[in-house]
Amino acid sequence: MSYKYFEEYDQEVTGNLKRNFQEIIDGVGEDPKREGLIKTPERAAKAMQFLTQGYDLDAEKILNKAVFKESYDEMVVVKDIELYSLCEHHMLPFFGKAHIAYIPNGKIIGLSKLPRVVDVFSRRLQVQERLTHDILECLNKTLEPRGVAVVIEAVHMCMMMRGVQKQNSATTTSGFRGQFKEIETRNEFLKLISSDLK
Ligand SMILES: Nc1nc2c(ncn2[C@@H]2O[C@H](COP(=O)(O)OP(=O)(O)OP(=O)(O)O)[C@@H](O)[C@H]2O)c(=O)[nH]1
Ligand SMILES: [Zn+2]
Repeated sequence: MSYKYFEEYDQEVTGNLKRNFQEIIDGVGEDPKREGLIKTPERAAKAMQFLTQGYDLDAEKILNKAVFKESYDEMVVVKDIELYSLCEHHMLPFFGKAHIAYIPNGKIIGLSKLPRVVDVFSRRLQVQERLTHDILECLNKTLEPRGVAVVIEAVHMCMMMRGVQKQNSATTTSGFRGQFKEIETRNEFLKLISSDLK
């Protein structure tokens, strides 16, 4: 994923967001002209573009750059991929880990592309269920594997800082395609992601 740098921000989008953040600062009763807040609308405008940059990225294109023909047909697991997203209901962060596995069917993928796909879909306004589904379907379509599995464990700031204010609840979502529908294969994956091996 090409991470956004200062000069890459679209000026028009930055300008629009900046005006809106000025209003938010005003709306919460603060003084947008206070020294510490003068540059805040612009910083927040850029931060928001960074956090939603997934809209500008094409996951299939990223994956297709590193698909290799290979006869390996055992399970490949990449676990503990950290993710940061924004819930679409409150635009507050939810974050945690994704675990991905697939069983190749003549094609393998460059390992780094799995975390990149997680970023493409998490850097948007999301719900955890759709994020899980987006990653699963994208890998299924691009790799045409014998099976693919995605598990996401995350905590939601909208349930911690506000609302029900529950600090210790985590949400797990999962999706399975192909051979991972079989209980034995699924259990092997779940066992591998729960091991402490780093
Ligand atoms: N299923 C799902 N729900 C989410 C996710 N992120 C946030 N939510 C929920 O979205 C719901 C929005 O409910 P509303 O009743 O419209 O909003 P609210 O009044 O702010 O709700 P509370 O959070 O209960 O105070 C809440 O239950 C949130 O916990 C997510 O990724 N998946
Ligand atoms: Zn929320």
